[in-house]
Amino acid sequence: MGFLSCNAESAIATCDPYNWDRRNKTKLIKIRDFTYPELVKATNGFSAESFLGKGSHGTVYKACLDDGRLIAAVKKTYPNLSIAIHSNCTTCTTPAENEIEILSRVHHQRLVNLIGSGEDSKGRKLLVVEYMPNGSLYSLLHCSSRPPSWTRRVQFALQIAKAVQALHLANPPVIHRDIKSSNVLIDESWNARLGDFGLALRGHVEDVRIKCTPPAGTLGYLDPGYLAPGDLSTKSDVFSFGILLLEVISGRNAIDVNYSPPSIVDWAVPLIKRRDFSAICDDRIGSPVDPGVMDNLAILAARCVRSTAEKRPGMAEIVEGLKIASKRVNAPHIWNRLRRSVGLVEESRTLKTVIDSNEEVINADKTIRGGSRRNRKVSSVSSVGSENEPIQWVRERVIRSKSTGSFGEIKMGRFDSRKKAVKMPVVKLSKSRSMGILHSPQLLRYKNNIGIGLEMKRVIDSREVESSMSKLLIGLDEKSEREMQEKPLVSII
Ligand SMILES: Nc1ncnc2c1ncn2[C@@H]1O[C@H](COP(=O)(O)OP(=O)(O)OP(=O)(O)O)[C@@H](O)[C@H]1O
Repeated sequence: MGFLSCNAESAIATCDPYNWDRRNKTKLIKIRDFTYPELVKATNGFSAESFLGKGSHGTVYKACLDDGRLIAAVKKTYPNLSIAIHSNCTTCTTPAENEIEILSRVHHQRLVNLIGSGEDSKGRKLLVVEYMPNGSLYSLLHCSSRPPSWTRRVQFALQIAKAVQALHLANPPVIHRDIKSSNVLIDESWNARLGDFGLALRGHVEDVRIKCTPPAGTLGYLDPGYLAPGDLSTKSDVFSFGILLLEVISGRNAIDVNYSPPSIVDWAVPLIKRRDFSAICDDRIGSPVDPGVMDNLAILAARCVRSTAEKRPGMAEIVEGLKIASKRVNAPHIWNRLRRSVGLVEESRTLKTVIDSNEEVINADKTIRGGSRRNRKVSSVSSVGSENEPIQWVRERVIRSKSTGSFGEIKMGRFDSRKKAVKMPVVKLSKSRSMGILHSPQLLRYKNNIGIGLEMKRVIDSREVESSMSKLLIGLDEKSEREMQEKPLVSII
């Protein structure tokens, strides 16, 4: 395949295989056409009562369609907004058109799926998507008086990981480019769904469509290695997912001037490297009952935000890692008992080895900054409570990051105590400093055969424990891994 030029219209036909190669064309999902009057009626004339929220691309309204039988969300894009996403570099498309193009080809239970589209009198596209009644993950984490429990957080993380995995497995793959907590919406059954495909790109990395589209994303979530179109890969989504995971673990914003350092990567990764997991866990809910859950999540997140894209795990590995965390968080007492039974043989010795190899990574990356319990936060969070008792807390609000495409600039601001926006300098779309991480999973070795009581058998199948435990040992040295596989891990009495 040749890439002669991405400026001439004619080049599109020859360079972009999805414009002409029938074999690669994914089946279009049937989406409905809505008339503009229909959408006006359904949203009560786009009234304030129907207003759900606004983003950098437009406003969103609740719509009652089909005589109230279908509740949906209608996205109305701001006028004159276009982004440089096309197989031809000179042509722009609107986020809505881009979203229709992508979502009419992918459908998944963990995505905010497209129902249909409409057009206003000026020819601007309106999107009709599934309605998510429980807000965004951003608002649950940062604005709710009852922050989600660990079980919920792990469930959300796993569901979004599955959504991203499905996108990356599509043919051609879809790279979302804007994974962040405000783009994770919660449906009526409290499942997390990934939405907002305004910046998404569909194609293989070698396709002209990808090669000619300028970098875009949200400050704080953006892969620091994604500086030019050619740098984009599915691993950029992995980086953003890692930021999301750190946000889920800590309950802090991706960029938050109330912390030192303000970047979540610069703050969390040094603490994770020191295995100071409790320092990054959201102090409003405290540590999970099974401390292994934090180990799993934190190390996984740190691996996702490694500075070298190739060293980041793929979404399949992330999904597997989160499945283990999910099992542990749902049955903490079993896991704690299992841990006590197997013992942490040679932990201090192996830990030293891990720390030594971590040091190598630290030296190689050379960019570790900040991150200690002392500089955990610049300002304090007023109260801490368990998830069972409703708590109130006040945080200094930080305006959340907005997506930025080729519009280039992004604004950051801070609210003062009177909740008035204090204008901060407009910063160019720059990279958040990130650094790599070592891989330091908890190293477990088991002693001969382990006795586990009948009551445990009732709750969890032995083979399930076995497979989960062996997956836990990702990163274990080869010899120990072989031993693990040779001996039965669990013997049920
Ligand atoms: N399908 C939906 N169902 C219910 N509410 C929605 C839906 N889609 C969006 N919203 C609400 O509208 C708000 C704006 O959404 P939108 O996707 O336009 O922007 P954003 O993701 O918040 O920000 P940005 O445009 O910077 O990415 C969301 O925060 C959410 O509260």
